[in-house]
Amino acid sequence: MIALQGLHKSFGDKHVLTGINLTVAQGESLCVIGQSGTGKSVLLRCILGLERPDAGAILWRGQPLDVRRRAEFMRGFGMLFQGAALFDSLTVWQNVAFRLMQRMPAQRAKAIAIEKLARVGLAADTADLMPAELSGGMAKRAGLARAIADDPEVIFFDEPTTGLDPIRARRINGLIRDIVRETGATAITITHDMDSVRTIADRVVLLQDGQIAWDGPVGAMDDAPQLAGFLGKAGT
Ligand SMILES: Nc1ncnc2c1ncn2[C@@H]1O[C@H](COP(=O)(O)OP(=O)(O)OP(=O)(O)O)[C@@H](O)[C@H]1O
Repeated sequence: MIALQGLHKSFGDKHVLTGINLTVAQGESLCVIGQSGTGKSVLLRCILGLERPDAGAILWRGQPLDVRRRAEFMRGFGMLFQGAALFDSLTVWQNVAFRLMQRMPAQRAKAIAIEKLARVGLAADTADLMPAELSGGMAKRAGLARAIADDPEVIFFDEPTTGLDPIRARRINGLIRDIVRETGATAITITHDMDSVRTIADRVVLLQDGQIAWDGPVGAMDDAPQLAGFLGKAGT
């Protein structure tokens, strides 16, 4: 579904990505892990078209993701941002329905928003609140409802548990796992949180020194010597 071929990205003389080859299959849930500053966000930004790689190709459904196809790709993905990133001046339902309202009447978009809010455990009366009235956990759920509002075929999760206490983090991880499974969406998550990885991922990729240092099923993680240091450090 998405393939990265020989992706390179530098900033000045800082070589962040030095030849990333990665294929993500349809319906797969991939977590990208790595120490701080290893280029996880840069990788995500390259896929989203927010950063232009210096070399290499990004393929989507087997074809290069050029300018023309990117618009179609962008319509088909959802994203849960770090910190939820809701628009302060819009109500919760308007945030969730933001993209839907571009192609359907507001009443219909609101009905879908309320349905998605229910799916993430937020009651209908949350819909008319402003983001400032939500707790951190509720805002994250609203961000998740927005990510799934348009039934995306690919969902990106950027550090989905950042800022949440362990109990709320566990709930969000469970919710993400269930939603990804039931929708059959392809999921790409970047995270430091190994609980997220164990709950959400089918497959794990370790980014290190600009390259993929390990790539395997989540169940093989504990036996991978490449991950030993990382797991120990991340678990503290
Ligand atoms: N626009 C930019 N200009 C210059 N350097 C950048 C830019 N974006 C990222 N970098 C550098 O690229 C490296 C990788 O950054 P990135 O944000 O991808 O790391 P990360 O693995 O996501 O880290 P974290 O887990 O802390 O978010 C860092 O050294 C960062 O300073």
